[in-house]
Amino acid sequence: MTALLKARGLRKTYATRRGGFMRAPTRFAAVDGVDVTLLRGRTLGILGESGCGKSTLARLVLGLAEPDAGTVNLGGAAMPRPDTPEWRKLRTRLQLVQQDAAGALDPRLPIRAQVAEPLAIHGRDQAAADAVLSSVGLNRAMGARFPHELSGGQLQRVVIARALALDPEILVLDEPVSALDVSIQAQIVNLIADLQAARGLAYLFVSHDVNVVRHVSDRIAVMYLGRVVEEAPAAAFGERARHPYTRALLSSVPVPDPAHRRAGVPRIGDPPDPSAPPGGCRFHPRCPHATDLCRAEVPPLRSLSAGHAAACHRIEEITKCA
Ligand SMILES: Nc1ncnc2c1ncn2[C@@H]1O[C@H](COP(=O)(O)OP(=O)(O)OP(=O)(O)O)[C@@H](O)[C@H]1O
Repeated sequence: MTALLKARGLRKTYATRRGGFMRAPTRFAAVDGVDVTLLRGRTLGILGESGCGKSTLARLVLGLAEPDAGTVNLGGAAMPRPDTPEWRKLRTRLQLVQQDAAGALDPRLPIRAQVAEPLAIHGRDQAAADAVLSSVGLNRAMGARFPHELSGGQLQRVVIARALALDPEILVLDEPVSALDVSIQAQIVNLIADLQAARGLAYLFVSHDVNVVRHVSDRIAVMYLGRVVEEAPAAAFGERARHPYTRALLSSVPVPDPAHRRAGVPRIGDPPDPSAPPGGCRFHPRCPHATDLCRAEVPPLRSLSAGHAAACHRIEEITKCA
């Protein structure tokens, strides 16, 4: 199957906020050498804790941020620089759905007008707004309402409708259900799946929530401090996950305390500071299997079996073969 989007070796650095007066600013890599391949009708899930670089990766894939290194290729064309006419044209094929639906909408405009806006900007028939609103389960009467008259789930439907208005090929969904009540999350996740099936969309689905990512994804890449530590078919997650970090994430899922589960934080060691990643394997300070080699050398992401890769020096010793 040919890829709709291929990103290779993406790297993005930021200045640390801890520089302080008279100190030379230092930089850290929020995303450090990440590849992304998106296929028509398929979902790549990006899973990881807060601060691991998921949103930065999403912005790089959308061309909203310029990488320090690496390339994004969309249907054979290189991603143009942000805010150029070429970029705006290409961006119609690639849309973002964010977590903060209320913040993404204009409180002063009825929702139909907001869904019609991208159509107007690109000189397309604004009548398409009604059809796209209907495809996310919102009728004409709903289209006349203002954002403050809608529930959180309805607002997220509007944001999805607006992202779909220009009939894109790819949606980047950044924590699209994290702000919603659990009961509403399932409805929106199902809607997202139905829209993919109906339109053949490719999804990059970013979330800290293991259950949600496993439910929606065909493949899952687990990120830790800017790097992918494991990538595998979603079906291989669970028993067949190999990396100690993935296993820790999975073991943190069914816990009695829902606040803990929500945060998606594995119960191993302290969460790291993304702006000061440790040397060697970045996971080594929290890893029960770490050795001197792990402290000294970065483990490459290497293939373990067909479609399954992980970055761990000791993976063969510490896990059974998948
Ligand atoms: N524009 C920026 N300038 C400086 N640092 C940034 C910027 N954007 C993100 N960062 C830092 O980069 C790191 C990765 O952030 P990012 O938002 O990509 O992670 P994330 O996994 O999406 O986390 P979250 O779920 O909390 O948003 C964090 O330490 C964050 O503070």
